[in-house]
Amino acid sequence: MRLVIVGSQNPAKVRPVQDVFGQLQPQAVVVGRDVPSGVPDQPLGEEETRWGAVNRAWAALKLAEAEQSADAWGIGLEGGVRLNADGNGWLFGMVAVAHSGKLETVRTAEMRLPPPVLARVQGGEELGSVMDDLLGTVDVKRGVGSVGVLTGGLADRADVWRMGLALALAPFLNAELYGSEQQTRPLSML
Ligand SMILES: O=P(O)(O)OP(=O)(O)OP(=O)(O)OC[C@H]1O[C@@H](n2cnc3c(O)ncnc32)[C@H](O)[C@@H]1O
Repeated sequence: MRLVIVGSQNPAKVRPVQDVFGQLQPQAVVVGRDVPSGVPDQPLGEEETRWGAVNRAWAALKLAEAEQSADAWGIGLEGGVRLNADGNGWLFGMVAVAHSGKLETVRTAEMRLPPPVLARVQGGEELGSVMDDLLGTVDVKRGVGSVGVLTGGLADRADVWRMGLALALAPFLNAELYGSEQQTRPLSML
């Protein structure tokens, strides 16, 4: 049995992973579990956000391997905000896939944040709370996300994760083509 553990219980993250792995293998079991991200609640910058995703993916893989080792996968999804040199702030995500001692990370598409939102995030607030406060939403980060609200529903947070995860899976789906180019890091390095 394929067991996929997502390092989060946020439905906006678990659902897209269920969609993608369900397409690959309808019998796959995909569940969310809380694991430490090892980074602040609101990661800033690409590296910090990547580490959050990687930490979550390895921790999730360990849980999956502990339950059954035949076909275990760990998925880490981490949302982050980064600043441009021109002062603009961008919302993006990092996807990490860990399987069989191998790791792949991919950065998702991104969206420019409204300046008043960015100012509050730079002041130390979490993006989700700022969005809820400004838009009158409730726990938007667990639903359509900022992406869903700010695009008027043209795309939502789950769409972005689905696409990022599909791209991160490419090396696992084409191991012969990627060969040793696939990112492989021993757990001890992380
Ligand atoms: O339960 P976990 O897995 O921690 O899910 P999360 O949504 O709280 O955590 P993330 O690591 O994905 O995102 C970090 C923060 O960025 C914010 N965030 C990211 N994407 C968002 C979105 O689309 N809408 C609202 N807030 C978002 C939110 O405040 C998060 O606490």
